[in-house]
Amino acid sequence: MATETLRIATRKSPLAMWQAEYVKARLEAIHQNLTVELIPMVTKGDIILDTPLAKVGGKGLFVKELEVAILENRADIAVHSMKDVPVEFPEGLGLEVICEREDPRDAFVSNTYRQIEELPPGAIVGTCSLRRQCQLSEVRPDLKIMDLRGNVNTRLNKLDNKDYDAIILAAAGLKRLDMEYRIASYIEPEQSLPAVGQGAVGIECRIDDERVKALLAPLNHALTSDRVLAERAMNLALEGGCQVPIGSYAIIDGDELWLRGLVGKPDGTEVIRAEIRGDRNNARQLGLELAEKLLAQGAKEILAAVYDSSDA
Ligand SMILES: NCc1[nH]cc(CCC(=O)O)c1CC(=O)O
Repeated sequence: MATETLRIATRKSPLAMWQAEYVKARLEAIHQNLTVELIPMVTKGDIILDTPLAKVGGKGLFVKELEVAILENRADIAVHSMKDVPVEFPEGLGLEVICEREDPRDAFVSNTYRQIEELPPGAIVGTCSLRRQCQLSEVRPDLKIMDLRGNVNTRLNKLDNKDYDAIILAAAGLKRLDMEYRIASYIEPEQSLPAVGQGAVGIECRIDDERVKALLAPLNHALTSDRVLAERAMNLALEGGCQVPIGSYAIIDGDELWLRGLVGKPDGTEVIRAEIRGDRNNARQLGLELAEKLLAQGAKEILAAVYDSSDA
């Protein structure tokens, strides 16, 4: 039988390469005649490293080049951390598959302290996420939150150089890169509600590409898909397209989906929380309804203020 090929557009960061290799390995294991080729690319987000993300235009920066490659038929699919995928897609592209979720939690990483509670007053914590900053500052307004950019290794190097007392990273990224041992403690969702889609890998392709969609279909994980669908619907309704202090986290028990949402001021002085439970088959609807609850509590005003101050 003739061999078939499929091309993956990917960023070159170690985490992006891990994710692309993971999808390649799974596809090749399922489809005996398939050869998967990686096409590594540099995105704007990889180049602009010295400016806070919120100021350079947010997460879309990391995916645009990959999407253009698919649209121009230089690649068939792009593999993304769901956390970094904008809520809307360019015409002709869509998210076809979401793979099984890794650990969605944030992780506390430090060479000195075991957990947030141990940090001395005024300690310096590195994160570029307004969502992490908000939730950390809410309980520990004394902490000095400093911006921290770059890929996972760069961030760890900055910690090791003693630029920070601790940093917060996604547990999933550290686990994937075999650096779980760097995690001092896990931060439970009650303390740091994860970002939309955190820990899940998604696959984007041309929506009319039936050949590729059939190849990808076995990788879809229904539970993860419903969870992320609810989280993304909430985010979409809040127009949280860019780098924003929004958390959204769904879990499923039987047929019930439990979605928690959070919107807050980056400095933690005001944090709005809401939650909703319902049939997992209504995942999207639950997300939209939760957004309404948050908006009714003043989420719009908080988000508008964040966008204004970041000139986004
Ligand atoms: N913003 C970068 C990014 N995008 C996805 C992950 C981690 C892996 C994941 O959430 O799937 C990370 C690193 C981090 O936040 O520590």
